[in-house]
Amino acid sequence: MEHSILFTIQEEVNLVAEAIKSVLELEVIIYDQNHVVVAATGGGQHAVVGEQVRGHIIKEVLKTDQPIYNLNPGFHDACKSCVLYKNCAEKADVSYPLKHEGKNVGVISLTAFTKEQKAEFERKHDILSNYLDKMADLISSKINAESLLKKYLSMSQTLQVAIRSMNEGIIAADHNGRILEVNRSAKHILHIRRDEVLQLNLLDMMPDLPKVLFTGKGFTDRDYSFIINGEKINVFGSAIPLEHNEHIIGVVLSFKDQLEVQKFAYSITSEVDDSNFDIIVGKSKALLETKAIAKQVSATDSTVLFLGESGTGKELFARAVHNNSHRADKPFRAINCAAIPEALLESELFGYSEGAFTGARKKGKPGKFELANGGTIFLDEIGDMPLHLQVKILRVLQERKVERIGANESVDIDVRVLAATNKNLEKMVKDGEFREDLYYRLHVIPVHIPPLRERIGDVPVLLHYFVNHYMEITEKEIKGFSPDALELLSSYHWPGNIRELQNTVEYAINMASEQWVTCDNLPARLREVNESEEEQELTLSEMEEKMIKKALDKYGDTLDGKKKVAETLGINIATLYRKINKFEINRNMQM
Ligand SMILES: Nc1ncnc2c1ncn2[C@@H]1O[C@H](COP(=O)(O)OP(=O)(O)OP(=O)(O)O)[C@@H](O)[C@H]1O
Repeated sequence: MEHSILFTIQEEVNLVAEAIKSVLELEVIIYDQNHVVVAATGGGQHAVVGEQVRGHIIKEVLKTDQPIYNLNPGFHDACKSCVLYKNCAEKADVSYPLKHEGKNVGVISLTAFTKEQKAEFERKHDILSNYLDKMADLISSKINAESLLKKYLSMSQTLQVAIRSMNEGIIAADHNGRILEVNRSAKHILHIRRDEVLQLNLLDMMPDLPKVLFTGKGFTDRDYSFIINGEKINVFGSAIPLEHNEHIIGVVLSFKDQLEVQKFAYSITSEVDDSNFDIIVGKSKALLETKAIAKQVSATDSTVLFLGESGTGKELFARAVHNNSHRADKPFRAINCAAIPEALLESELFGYSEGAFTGARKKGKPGKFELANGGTIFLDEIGDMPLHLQVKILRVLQERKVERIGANESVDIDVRVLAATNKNLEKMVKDGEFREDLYYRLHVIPVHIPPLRERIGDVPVLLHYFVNHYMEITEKEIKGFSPDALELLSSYHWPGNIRELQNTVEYAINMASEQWVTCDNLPARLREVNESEEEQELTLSEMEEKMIKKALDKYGDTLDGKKKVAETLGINIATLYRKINKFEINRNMQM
């Protein structure tokens, strides 16, 4: 049987029945659409609540949607099928349809059981219709209110579940700052306990709130802060004022932890960076020593200055240091101070606040220092930093605070600084082009990265590494370099260092049509250098001999010279002696 809506407001239906009885002095029974008694006056004498009745007249009313005034009960057409046809105990009755949203939901029935009541019934006949109409409306509006309340409760329940399960912090407060609702995430972000919430007032916690409540102007997607128990907590989100009848009655705040937002932005805007010390290729003593120092300093939070020519791998080292440090899962932000126009460099580094410049993004923007918060910033080409910004950088390094352009308060930051330059900073300091105080701040741990020409022994290892790398990318099957190509690559002086070598291999692999890369596949500039030299076919071992001779010419065949040769060629001193013996190099050896 369909659930009867009248039973959901049974209490109100009872009151209506009693009200009708007290005015009309007639017994009242109210049925639902299944002819079940919902309310009955007369203490159950004429009808029992919850029981279904035969109700021939009731059925007729529900079917025709018209009231029936019956002064001769038992003789109505509808009574013909009733067992009490022409023998009904009732003296008179009226049955009136109850409607809700256009549908019949029940019937109000008034019955006279005595002659007196019937007389009363006849006397008040005129007002009955009007009165019952009003009572039917009253019941209908109760049903409306009930279903509205139900809808509202279920909506509010859904909303509460949604708000509670949101990752964003949500706080709702009235216009006095009294907190009405706080979700779990808000408590977590603001480090407040459930029992603390009631003692807090949002006006004391959020410096920007009075303005929002006073002006009625909220904001969306911007940085703001809370101050709770003396602790400042920076968040990112919105404040939406609540209005009623043109009055501000409260506010809803939604927010996320600022660091989390930055971390998320970093994770979706940065490529996966797995640079570590293992991918820094090379076996020369010089490189191995540099790697050892860099690994050692990874563990600390000290500032490191990488010194070396362009393309030697300074950024690669910086990334490896970061990824090998306790900050590895935090952002690494690199900024090339030489590549960014001077006018933009300041805002790139320090960011700007809302409305700092006309035409600037309205909401303001964090700079690299803020974006690197918790992690590492890499200031590449620091030697190209203009003097006026050097002062600002120095302040950040000293105070560990960043002030956005146009802001009047600074933000605490926890950033490890790594810097690099290919310039002679010491000379720049002497020439007044670089601030001495900044130089000493950066120069805490200097790490020299040797140029490739001083570790020529790394060339074959790097070639092998990059051949594999580009073979994978181009899906070509390359076995290696022909001896003459290898000789050419090993004798080249590599002014562009590893970057140049990397580009050379990429070019060569693309050009190669055979399994071996030949001289013809190498960039013209390398061949041109070699063309000045005598054309000759060399075997691998001849090439080795030639490289050793060349290095001995350069460093001399003293013990120190040989040590240097071995280091440059990436072999140990014993191997060098073995090879010298093998090639019977006729030299005046000093042991
Ligand atoms: N030892 C190495 N092993 C493998 N790849 C290397 C090595 N050193 C450098 N590279 C690669 O060479 C290229 C240049 O390196 P990187 O950008 O780190 O040099 P840099 O010294 O920072 O250059 P610049 O001063 O011009 O910014 C990068 O692609 C890097 O991955």
